[in-house]
Amino acid sequence: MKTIDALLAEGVNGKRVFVRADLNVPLADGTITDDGRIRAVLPTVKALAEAGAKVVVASHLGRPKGAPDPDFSLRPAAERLGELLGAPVAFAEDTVGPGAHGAVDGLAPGQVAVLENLRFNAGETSKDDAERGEFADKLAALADVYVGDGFGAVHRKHASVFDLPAKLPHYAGYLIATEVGVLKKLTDDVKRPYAVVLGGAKVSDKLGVIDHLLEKADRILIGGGMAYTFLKAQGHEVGISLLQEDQIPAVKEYMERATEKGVEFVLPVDVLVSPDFPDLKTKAPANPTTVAADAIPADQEGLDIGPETRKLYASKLADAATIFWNGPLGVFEHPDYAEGTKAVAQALLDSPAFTVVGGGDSAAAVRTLGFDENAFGHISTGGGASLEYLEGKTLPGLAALEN
Ligand SMILES: Nc1ncnc2c1ncn2[C@@H]1O[C@H](COP(=O)(O)OP(=O)(O)OP(=O)(O)O)[C@@H](O)[C@H]1O
Ligand SMILES: O=C(O)[C@H](O)COP(=O)(O)O
Repeated sequence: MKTIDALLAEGVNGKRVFVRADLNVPLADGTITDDGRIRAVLPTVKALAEAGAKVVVASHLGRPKGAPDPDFSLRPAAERLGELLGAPVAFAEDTVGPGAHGAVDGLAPGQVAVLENLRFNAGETSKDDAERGEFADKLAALADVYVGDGFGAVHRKHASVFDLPAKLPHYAGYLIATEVGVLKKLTDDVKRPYAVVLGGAKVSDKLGVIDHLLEKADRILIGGGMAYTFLKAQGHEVGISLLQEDQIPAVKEYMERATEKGVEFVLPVDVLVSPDFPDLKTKAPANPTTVAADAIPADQEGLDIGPETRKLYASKLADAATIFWNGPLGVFEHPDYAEGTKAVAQALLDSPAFTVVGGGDSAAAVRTLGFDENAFGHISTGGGASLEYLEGKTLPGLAALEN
């Protein structure tokens, strides 16, 4: 994989450099609640701008349905990028149309433009190679060189991640190079005991990784929305909690295999429940009830791990030598459901282990809950991406940079 240092050595003055970033930041009412993913791409954008490139930054945000949707505009991210760079950033109202061409044509060497959300175009995420290729051609018309630096999206076979680099000279940015360097340590030479904590809401994306973790990890702790599919597989009622019904047979098989292999599976023993999902805008008190994990009422939803589980998980992490944590343990955005995530973050800090936190929301949780991000071994900007990397899968966005 050629890195941006090679590109800088070749010279970029006056060249249009397309930077595929992951600016998929959490937003509340149009305001960015955690700008970690924007700060993560700054070294690449700054280095290119300082070397006189015309920097064209592109990203997805959320999951719009292939057409413009103002709720998913990248404008707030572009504004924040400008603040962090301390220089104005042009914002294109579209991704490949006249707005984009106008913004890019107007760049002087050293200036930066951000394109509107890539996913406002059906071609970006299309499963059809030709449709994706057509969209990638339109993106290629905006640049001379490609720099891949959106680590959080490298597991997606999308036009800007996979097809575009094949059409332009391509390089890996600083973020991707750093992420791959650290995650490699967890695949090559992991110090044991190796504990993995899995939570979050993208349950279907993440369950598959357990298959692989059963070959690698010594302990797997399950929390967040993931936990309820496991509890259901054990025969417990989970009420209206997040559930991936079709994965129950797979989950049963994982638990059996864990017993055979001596991998310890740790599930919540108690959870916080409520009949209502909390109001994340007003943060009005949610008044949850603590119940045993095998006694979730039929009309209630599990929204965080309970106090006994917090203690149990801290004890299971205390003597680990390596810890990988992906996915909040509860709906941490609401203070009544943040304690589980806080307890796990604290347990990582208290343990002598090499600690890696992976995931946009997990990283945001660590920061918004007041932890010092520098106290962790590594905070990865990729959730699904870091898990798939650890699975040993070929990630489209990395393969494209290697070719
Ligand atoms: N019990 C639960 N029920 C519903 N949602 C939950 C639960 N526990 C956690 N969550 C939600 O999970 C979300 C984060 O999940 P996600 O899988 O996206 O995490 P991530 O891997 O850190 O991020 P990403 O994959 O986007 O990089 C949070 O918004 C949180 O509110
Ligand atoms: O948040 C993420 O994990 C990345 O930005 C990828 O987003 P996606 O899961 O919507 O593809």
